Amino acid sequence: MVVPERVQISQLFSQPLLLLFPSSSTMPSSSPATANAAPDDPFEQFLKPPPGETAEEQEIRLAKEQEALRISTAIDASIKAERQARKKLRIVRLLLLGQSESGKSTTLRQFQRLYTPTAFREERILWRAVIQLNIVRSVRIILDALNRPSSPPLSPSTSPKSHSRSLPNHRSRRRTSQFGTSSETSQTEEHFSPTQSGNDLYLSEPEPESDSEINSSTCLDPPALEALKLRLLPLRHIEALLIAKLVPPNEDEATQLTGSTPPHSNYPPSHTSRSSYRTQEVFVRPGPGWKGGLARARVHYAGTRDCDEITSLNSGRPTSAGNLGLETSDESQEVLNACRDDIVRLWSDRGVKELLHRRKIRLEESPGFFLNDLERVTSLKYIPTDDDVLKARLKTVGVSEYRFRMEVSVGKETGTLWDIIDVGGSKSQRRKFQTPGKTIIHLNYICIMFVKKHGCPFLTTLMQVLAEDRTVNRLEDSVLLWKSVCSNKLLASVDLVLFLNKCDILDAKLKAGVRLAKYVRSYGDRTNDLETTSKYFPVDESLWTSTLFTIRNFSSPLVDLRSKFSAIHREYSPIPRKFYAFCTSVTDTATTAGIIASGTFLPTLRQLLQHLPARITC
Ligand SMILES: Nc1nc2c(ncn2[C@@H]2O[C@H](COP(=O)(O)OP(=O)(O)OP(=O)(O)O)[C@@H](O)[C@H]2O)c(=O)[nH]1
Ligand SMILES: [Mg+2]
Repeated sequence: MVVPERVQISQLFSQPLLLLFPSSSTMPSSSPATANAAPDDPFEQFLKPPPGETAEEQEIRLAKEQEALRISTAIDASIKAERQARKKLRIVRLLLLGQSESGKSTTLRQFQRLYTPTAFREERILWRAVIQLNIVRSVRIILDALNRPSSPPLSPSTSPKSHSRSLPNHRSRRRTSQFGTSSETSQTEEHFSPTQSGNDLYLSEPEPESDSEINSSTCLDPPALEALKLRLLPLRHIEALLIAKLVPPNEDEATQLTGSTPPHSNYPPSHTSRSSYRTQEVFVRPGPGWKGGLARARVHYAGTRDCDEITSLNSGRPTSAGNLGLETSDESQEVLNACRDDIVRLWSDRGVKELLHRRKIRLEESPGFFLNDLERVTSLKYIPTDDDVLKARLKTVGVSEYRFRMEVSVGKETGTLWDIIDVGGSKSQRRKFQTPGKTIIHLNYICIMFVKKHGCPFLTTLMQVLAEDRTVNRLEDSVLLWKSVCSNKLLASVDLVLFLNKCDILDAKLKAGVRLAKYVRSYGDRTNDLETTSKYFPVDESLWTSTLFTIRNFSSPLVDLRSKFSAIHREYSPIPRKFYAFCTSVTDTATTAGIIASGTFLPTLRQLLQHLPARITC
């Protein structure tokens, strides 16, 4: 172990003799130091042999003194070794900034998976509750869509049969709230908008290609659907239970919905308005509150920068934490397991799929989507896989600081201490980070900036607005954030790494046959693959200044997005510094690990790691 265990040192100090000989320069009474001491020196008086000491007592005393000296010398050597180890210790500091849902926390989890695999494995079970909540939320979104009092007119392609079947309540003013409880509403017809909540629903321009996804043969008639909704009622209880489990008792903010929910309500209200529907994401503060004691052993929050904590990061970890929860009964898992067939029936129902499609709800592309894995994730013995943990959605609130030391198995960077700050990406959260006095910017941090590049479908991301401020376009918001990071004087000496994340979503779209040229006329007959489209990201200059823009903008000349960000970086950086940009898909464990192995993933960080000067931080 590079750094000596603190606990051992404190044990040594607890030896009473150490009080007599606190350092190697303090010699026993017979030493020259004490011999030269003034006669009234209290220390000298203290060290004097007791009057009338027998030869046997003297022998014991001298033996004790020798032992104390030995311990003292060992402590000195240990402290020296610790100092040297600290000097050799490489610390990589990252600050993760970017929009909400851009993948910052997922990247953090990837770092943990790759660099501290044992700890990551041990914590997987703790993510089960988050995944359960993600599932419940997906079901709730479907039910809310079904329960909307009215719906847009059906497309001609939709059969009359499916119309009458899939919209059992929609002509009535009576609505059924989430998980099936009925209530009156006077709500008028509303069309869904591009973003629905803290989690986007990835709504889109209608895509004919999506019709192929509606291939279910099952068809629930209205009474069957109503009965099914009733059977799903226990999920309501489970949602409340999960929130109670994940959120610390004194945590108001965590359950507070930006809609009309009272702070202490553990369950969101019925979605009777567009705004409440839009803001229904329940979020919890990642950390001890939900990870409990296990996380407390290694998760460190802003403000807790004690060296002792750093050195004890990997100590005291339960050895079988990965099995935690399996021995105890898990009510949520049991309920989900019991509801599994009904959820599958609901999700695979043709009428439901048509309704979601008409309402442009792309649930399967929204974060924390597990409805296609129900058989596995609702089984009673389910333990989340690495991929599941990366896919799970847990919104970050506030500023969290994570420190972990690379495990031996990782390779040559073993022992490197990672210090990663993850900042909640919604605008309100970012403000906290920027508030004077609360700012936590440590020089030499590498700053990673994310842009949710290609949400789904491709063009809609450009047209997406922020959930919290619908006048702000997502890409434009990213640009503004990028400008503020580049021009930040405190970060002037920090190299910037830009991740254009979620490229896999665009890739999947292209592979599924979505032709970019259909949306971007100027794309012409260029190759319809990820590489080519990534280079030709359609951005009109007006995008950088306007708040809202329309599809017309996309027919303008194509601009390489990376070049644009690079240009901003050059223009706004107070002093010249390095800039790196990568297209990433941080949820992809296989390719990410492969890329790391090949040295192309985060080459900047690896380089920096190799050339990082020795540094003592505390
Ligand atoms: N398909 C795909 N999904 C991703 C990728 N990166 C992240 N996600 C998913 O996107 C969702 C949001 O990711 P987070 O890491 O929670 O986003 P964040 O930036 O931390 O968001 P805030 O905490 O709100 O600031 C999660 O469900 C992830 O699994 C990616 O590269 N591809
Ligand atoms: Mg986050």
